[in-house]
Order: sequence, then structure tokens, then C-alpha cells
Amino acid sequence: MNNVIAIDGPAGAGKSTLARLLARKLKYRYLDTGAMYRAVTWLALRENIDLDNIQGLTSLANNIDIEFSPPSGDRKGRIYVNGNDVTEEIRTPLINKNVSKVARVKGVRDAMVRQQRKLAQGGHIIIDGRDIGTRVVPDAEFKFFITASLEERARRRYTELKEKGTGVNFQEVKAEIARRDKIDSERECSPLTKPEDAFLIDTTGMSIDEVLTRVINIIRTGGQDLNE
Ligand SMILES: Nc1ncnc2c1ncn2[C@@H]1O[C@H](COP(=O)(O)OP(=O)(O)O)[C@@H](O)[C@H]1O
Ligand SMILES: Nc1ccn([C@@H]2O[C@H](COP(=O)(O)OP(=O)(O)O)[C@@H](O)[C@H]2O)c(=O)n1
Repeated sequence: MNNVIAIDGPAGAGKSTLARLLARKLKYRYLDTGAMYRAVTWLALRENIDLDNIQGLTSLANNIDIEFSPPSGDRKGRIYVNGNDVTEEIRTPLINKNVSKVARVKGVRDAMVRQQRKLAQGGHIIIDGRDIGTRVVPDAEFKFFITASLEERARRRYTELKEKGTGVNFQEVKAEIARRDKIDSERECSPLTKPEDAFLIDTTGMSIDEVLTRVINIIRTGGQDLNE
């Protein structure tokens, strides 16, 4: 699929940072699929649906109304669930703790993938998540698998949460990320794996700018990774 870029990888690897910068540079849209699973989790908790209730979660995912409003100027993009602005609330430790449990439900994934494919129509889009290159758009023009050591990913997430004023402890953040990665990579339905035809970028020790430059070079050269 021309003009579609898929970015996958574990938590805190820098996927959404890269996706946002690339979208701005290429004038593409950006679809954050993690935000969609977080949105379903937010609604399930609000409606007191037991997270082991597969049918309840599936039905909720089939009926949820998720809307994105793109960033414009200095204003960040927002996400709405059934009309409620949940942009900040879907990033809390409570959602972090529960999202992978919701995302492993096949019925939830099927509903989200349907919506994601619809949103991808028309191309000119960067999509990030865990199953983008393997399932959502397996024919994407470019696929990237972005990773970094657990220590580095935890450090990045810890710094981010601290800056937002969330009271956190480094070891807890690290354990939480490791736990989520384990569920995401071991689940039955679309587990996190590197698509065979994705460019692998280990961003440990790389600045955001270095990652962006490497990815842009791959895109500009039509798929050559000069750093490999
Ligand atoms: N190459 C990098 N070097 C240092 N910090 C980074 C890098 N890439 C991303 N970050 C920071 O790490 C945090 C997690 O990045 P994010 O893009 O949210 O990861 P993901 O979407 O993969 O979970 C953010 O605070 C971001 O600013
Ligand atoms: N395509 C996707 C995207 C996210 N997810 C799930 O949603 C969670 C949150 O994704 P995210 O991208 O917002 O998480 P971070 O990497 O930003 O911490 C992941 O841990 C997965 O459980 C998924 O299963 N499939």
C-alpha cells in the first residue's frame, strides 16, 4: 500500500515520537493505535466491566465511538470516547496497568483492526502499534520495528511521567513495562513480533534526531538502510 508507513515495537521505544515527527515532515496523518486500546480500557473501567469478561469487552469494543482530532498549530491532537475528551486520562498508571489485558482479547482486536483499516484508507498515513506491519496493513510501503533496551525504555518513560508530575518510582515503571511487553508478546492473537520485512532500529543510545534521520534516509533511498 503506497504512502502507508507501519511502526511497531515495545513500550517506550519511541514509536509515537518518531511517528509524530515523520507525519509532520512528510505531511502524513498519524494514527496512534495504542490510544485506541487505551480508550477501550478507559471505557471498560468506567462501565465496571470485569476485564476477564471476554463477551462484555468484545461488545464494548464493537460499539465504542472513538474520534481523533488532529494537532493544529500549537494545539496537540485529542482523542474522544463517546464524546468525552480522554486524551490525558488514557495515559495514567491505571490504564497502563490494565490495557494489555484488554488488548489480548480477540474480539476487541478484531473491532479495532476494522476501524484502523478504515482510517488507513486513502493512505498518506503513519500508523504505530504492535501488529501494524503484521496484521493491520501487512502491505504497507515501509515497515519499521523500533526497539531499545528495557533499561533505556524504562528510563525514558520514567522521565516522561516525572515531568508530567505523576509520582513514580523507576523500578516500578521498569517492572510495569516488562510485564506489559510479556503479555503483548505472548498473547495468542497478533502478538508483538518484528515483521520479517521491517527495518529494525535499536534506538538505545540514539537521540530522537538520529532516529528520525535514519528513518528518513531509508524512506528517501526507497528502502536502503545505510547504517546496517
Ligand atoms: N531516541 C530517544 N532518545 C531519548 N528519548 C526518547 C527517544 N525517543 C523517544 N524518547 C522519549 O521517550 C518517551 C517514550 O517515547 P514514546 O514515543 O512515547 O514511545 P512509544 O510510543 O514507543 O511507547 C517519550 O517521553 C519520548 O520523548
Ligand atoms: N496495535 C496495538 C497497539 C497497542 N496495543 C496494546 O495497547 C497497549 C498500549 O499501547 P501504547 O502504544 O499506547 O503504549 P506505549 O508503548 O506508548 O506505552 C500495548 O501495551 C498493547 O497491549 C496493541 O495490543 N496493539
